[in-house]
Amino acid sequence: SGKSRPMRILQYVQRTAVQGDANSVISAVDSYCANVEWAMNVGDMKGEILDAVVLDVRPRWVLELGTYCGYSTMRIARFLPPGARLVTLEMNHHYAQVAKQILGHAGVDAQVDLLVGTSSALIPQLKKKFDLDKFDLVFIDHWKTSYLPDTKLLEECGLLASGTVLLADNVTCPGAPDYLQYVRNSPRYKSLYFPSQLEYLQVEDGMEKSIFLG
Ligand SMILES: O=C(CSCCNC(=O)c1cc(-c2ccc(F)cc2)cc(O)c1O)c1ccc(O)c(O)c1
Ligand SMILES: [Mg+2]
Repeated sequence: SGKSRPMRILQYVQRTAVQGDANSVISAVDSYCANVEWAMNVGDMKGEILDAVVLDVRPRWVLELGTYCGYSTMRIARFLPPGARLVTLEMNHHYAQVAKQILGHAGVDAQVDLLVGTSSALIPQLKKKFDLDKFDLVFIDHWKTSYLPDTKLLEECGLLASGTVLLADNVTCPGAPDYLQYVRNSPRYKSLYFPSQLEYLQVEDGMEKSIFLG
């Protein structure tokens, strides 16, 4: 049942996870996707790397590119101090609709602004829309071919400042070779690779953490 994979994930969450408990929603998504059907959530292994970066940065403003079902959105939001905000961009209306409901079930929706549209159209509007100077953390997990152009767009829009941390998923699988080459060779970034595995599979993947130097 459930017309789409995101819908089936949502139904499983609604039936098994504790309302208002983000950790139980995260566990429910992981057990469904590990045991029933694979889905492109960052997953628990890479999710622990994401958690560690969020706790280290203690960001006031977070941008996420690629919401999907809201799994990484929840992982980030559950660790944000009151007053901090997470802006997440999703181009697929159906994914966004499901994510909204999953975030609501987890009780983290108050700190999240979920915008539907393409990142290239939305990024230039963010400074004005949220009256913000810069993002403290950017989690990049959308179209792999958009990682590099959108990073350059963030630079051009003045949304990165010295110390801003970029964390990119899937730099090994499916891979983002042009993005990696850029952040590893540009004098404007200090970059570090965190080896891991593709969500729910014994396949190599990893995340790249890149600090913008200004
Ligand atoms: O999918 C999109 C683009 S956003 C999702 C990007 N994320 C990925 O593609 C992504 C992919 C994989 C992965 C996939 C197959 C493998 F064999 C191995 C790995 C893993 C990840 O962790 C990812 O994040 C989209 C589809 C329809 C629309 O209508 C729309 O609007 C958008
Ligand atoms: Mg991913």
